[in-house]
Amino acid sequence: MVEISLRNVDFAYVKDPVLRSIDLQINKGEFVSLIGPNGSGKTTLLKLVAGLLKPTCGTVLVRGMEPGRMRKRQLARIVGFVTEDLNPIYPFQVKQIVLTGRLPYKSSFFASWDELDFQKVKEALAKVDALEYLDRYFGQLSAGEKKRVSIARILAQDTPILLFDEPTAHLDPGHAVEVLEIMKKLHDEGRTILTAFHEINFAVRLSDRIVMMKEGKIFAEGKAEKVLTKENLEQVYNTRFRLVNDPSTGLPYVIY
Ligand SMILES: Nc1ncnc2c1ncn2[C@@H]1O[C@H](COP(=O)(O)OP(=O)(O)OP(=O)(O)O)[C@@H](O)[C@H]1O
Repeated sequence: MVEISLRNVDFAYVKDPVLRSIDLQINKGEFVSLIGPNGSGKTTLLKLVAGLLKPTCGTVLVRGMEPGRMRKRQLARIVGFVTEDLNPIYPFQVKQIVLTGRLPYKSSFFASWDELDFQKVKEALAKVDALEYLDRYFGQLSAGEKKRVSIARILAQDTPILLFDEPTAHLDPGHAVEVLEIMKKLHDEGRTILTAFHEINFAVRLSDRIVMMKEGKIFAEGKAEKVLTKENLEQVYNTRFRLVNDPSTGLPYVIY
């Protein structure tokens, strides 16, 4: 069953399109990674699926509905989005940030939180090793700590479709591996995952399919072995690459 569908999608912020002729179908339970250089359109594509932007032409559908036209609460029960950087304008505490993940389940914005909400918040923070930040101000955390709290918020939101924009950015190796394991677990639970990665080997490790982007277009897509050729990588990233076989997985390992 197709859960996310982009058909012939163009998108322009101003005049020139930054996404062109995007055709992409993602099935329920699939793990798809977007890779590509800075400015190739990965975040923009995620924002279209999250309903934060509407296509200039073409169609974006999530479970057969246009996310840009869905009611916010309805969409937020289906799609969770870990953005590249969360920048709340108000000095919220970590627990308040993660509680916002529970908003789609409340009858109104002003409904009071119950024990289940607080339990979900604590569980989510514990999963990303961030329970100790519960009462701290979000704005006073390090970039990596903020990233883990952002992921906790999405875990509390508990959606079947998850979008991640650079989920391992700012994270040290230990916490990066922890986040990869959380993503793998979410995938194993049957959730659909669409994520942007700069670390190509993380994409190889987790993905059913890799979508390689260049200048707003899909340059190549498919299994890691097919997409990650030396020719494709060098053409897209404009630098030299070496590819070896990872004996533990049989998959390509990219060195740059
Ligand atoms: N709000 C905006 N207004 C105008 N142009 C924008 C805006 N946001 C992004 N762009 C442009 O759209 C293009 C695609 O940007 P996007 O953020 O989607 O790329 P990306 O692949 O996610 O990049 P990165 O890897 O650096 O995060 C870039 O040329 C960028 O300059």
